[in-house]
Amino acid sequence: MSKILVKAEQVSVKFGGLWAVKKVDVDVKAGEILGIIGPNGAGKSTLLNVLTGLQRPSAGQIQIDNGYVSKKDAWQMVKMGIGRSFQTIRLLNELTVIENLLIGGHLYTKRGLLDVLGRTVRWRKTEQQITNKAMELLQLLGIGHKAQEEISALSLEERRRVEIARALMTRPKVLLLDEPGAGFSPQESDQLCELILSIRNRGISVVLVEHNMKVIMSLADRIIVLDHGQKIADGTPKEISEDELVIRAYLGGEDHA
Ligand SMILES: Nc1ncnc2c1ncn2[C@@H]1O[C@H](COP(=O)(O)OP(=O)(O)OP(=O)(O)O)[C@@H](O)[C@H]1O
Repeated sequence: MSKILVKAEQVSVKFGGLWAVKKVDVDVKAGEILGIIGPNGAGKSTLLNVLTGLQRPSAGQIQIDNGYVSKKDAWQMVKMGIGRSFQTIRLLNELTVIENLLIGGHLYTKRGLLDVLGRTVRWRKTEQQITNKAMELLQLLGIGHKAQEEISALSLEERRRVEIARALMTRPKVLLLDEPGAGFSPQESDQLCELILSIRNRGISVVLVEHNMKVIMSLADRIIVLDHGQKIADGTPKEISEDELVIRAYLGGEDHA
């Protein structure tokens, strides 16, 4: 059986009188692509926020590699191997693509202030390694040729690729993607699927929130379904697509193509 990298137990988030997430259990296993689906407002982004330390749960526990982390901040979660992209792109528009990635990469350097101020040989070597890593990831994401362009000059699809590359700079074991294909054409969605598979093939688990059912159904090993903050189903894409409750709550009513 695959190792469980992230385990959320009975996690709840309450905003005022609203349970955005209510008593949800989630396991993320090594090497899997886990899909999270549900209607608008079902609690998907809030759950990702909890799993990445951006939102403290009102109740429940989260473990990473068997250690409890419910009170850790987002940057501590990044250091523990949890990376993410956002529904609303969060890049620095006035910086170049490579500069945006270098910011993520510096989280992993062990160089001290003296190294930075003195620009020591050790510092320069580290800088070179980070730059090489950034270029390798940009190539993987198919945007190596855009490295020196400002973010503001890129298309939506290219920006989303940069966001994923930046998340990969922190060397995550688990990468959480919040609607990475929003606004994509069918062709761009196909390319996104290939990209996510190539990330998983590098040994990184992927948690994917996505409304595009073609993307989710073709990629996910397992899917959990949220509705009104609660988990109403957890299974393979086939099981989910045949689940009466899921069809009623989500698949039956809207166009998710
Ligand atoms: N910071 C907040 N303060 C108050 N209410 C919030 C906050 N964030 C989210 N909510 C509410 O919590 C519920 C779940 O929101 P969330 O964004 O997690 O849903 P979602 O499934 O990601 O939706 P969508 O598919 O539209 O992105 C919604 O009713 C939302 O309005």
